[in-house]
Amino acid sequence: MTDDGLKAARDRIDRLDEQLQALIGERAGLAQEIARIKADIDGEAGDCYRPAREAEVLRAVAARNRGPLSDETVVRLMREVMSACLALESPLKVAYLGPEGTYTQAAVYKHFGHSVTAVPLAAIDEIFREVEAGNADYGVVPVENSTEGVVSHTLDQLVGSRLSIVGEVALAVHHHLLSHASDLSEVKRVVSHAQSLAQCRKWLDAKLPSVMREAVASNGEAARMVRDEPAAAAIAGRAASELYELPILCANIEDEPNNTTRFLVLGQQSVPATGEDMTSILVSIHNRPGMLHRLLAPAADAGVDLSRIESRPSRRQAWDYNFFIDLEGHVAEDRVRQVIDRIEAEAAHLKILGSYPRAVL
Ligand SMILES: O=C(O)C(=O)C[C@]1(C(=O)O)C=C[C@@H](O)C=C1
Repeated sequence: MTDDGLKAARDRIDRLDEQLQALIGERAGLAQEIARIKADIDGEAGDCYRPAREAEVLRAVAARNRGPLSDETVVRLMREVMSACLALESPLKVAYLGPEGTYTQAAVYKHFGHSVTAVPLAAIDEIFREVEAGNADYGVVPVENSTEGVVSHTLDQLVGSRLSIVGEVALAVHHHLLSHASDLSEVKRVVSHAQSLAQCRKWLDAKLPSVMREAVASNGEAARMVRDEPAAAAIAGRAASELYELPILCANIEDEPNNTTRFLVLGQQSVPATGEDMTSILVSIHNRPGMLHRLLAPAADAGVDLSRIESRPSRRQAWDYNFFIDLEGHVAEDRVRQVIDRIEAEAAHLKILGSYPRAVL
């Protein structure tokens, strides 16, 4: 291309940037106006963050996309614009399972954008407590991994909590081996969270068969531990590599390339229907013959999809179980409400944990 061609293309980019900037500014002004309207309607107690509206905006962005940027990319950019607009309305504090550099932190930013204050906490129950106490506006906790199954601490905390699930985040998880070692042969110890070690078991067996594996509280913690120890390596994500300035010695070492972790967003509000929602309920039953069938039949009869059912011992009595059930749809929809009413009639106890928009990309 000639110099003239390059200059002409850059001139056009400059003009577009000007327009984009003006439009983003105008959009931010409208968000401020919305904040004033919300304050008039709801008073001080009003919640500026609207998960249903955000999901609708982002789904529309993906549906409109004609490339060349991917749907993920345009959604990410728009999420950041909305995040900045929301921060003008009311800055959010989001508690998550830390330390910094964990996948849960990545889930916070994927869901809320980077204009929130993300607060790392050491344990899942602390996140529930901080949000319940109003010290954080929302909490983000892992709930299940596509290769390793559920995060039982999160399910157990949901039993006694008065928080609602207001959203979900699905994150493709890529594990990297982070270390200052210049070669795999120098690595004498691998540190990570037990789940991440398990998710890379085959790779570790093949490449580092006789190297000691040590499970610690989180991937971020593992990265922090090994940053001054060249003979050690951590398994963690890109965020931890950047945060602790640890080079990626081997990338994408997970055994299952479609490894995804699902996170829940916890809050105090109830979220209106968007047309693509999920409802999570907790059901306890007395273990009688045919009970599980009676519990599931209402959903099958009504054609409501059950996307997940997970059982946990209730800890009230031996062989008494809590079931965590995810139904497609929103509790405001008649067909979902009717299924829940029928399940409730069979159950010893039923609690609606939340109806919330399905994760957007
Ligand atoms: O529509 C609203 O309620 C807004 O506050 C605007 C906006 C946005 O930027 O689009 C910002 C924050 C909300 O969480 C949802 C959407």
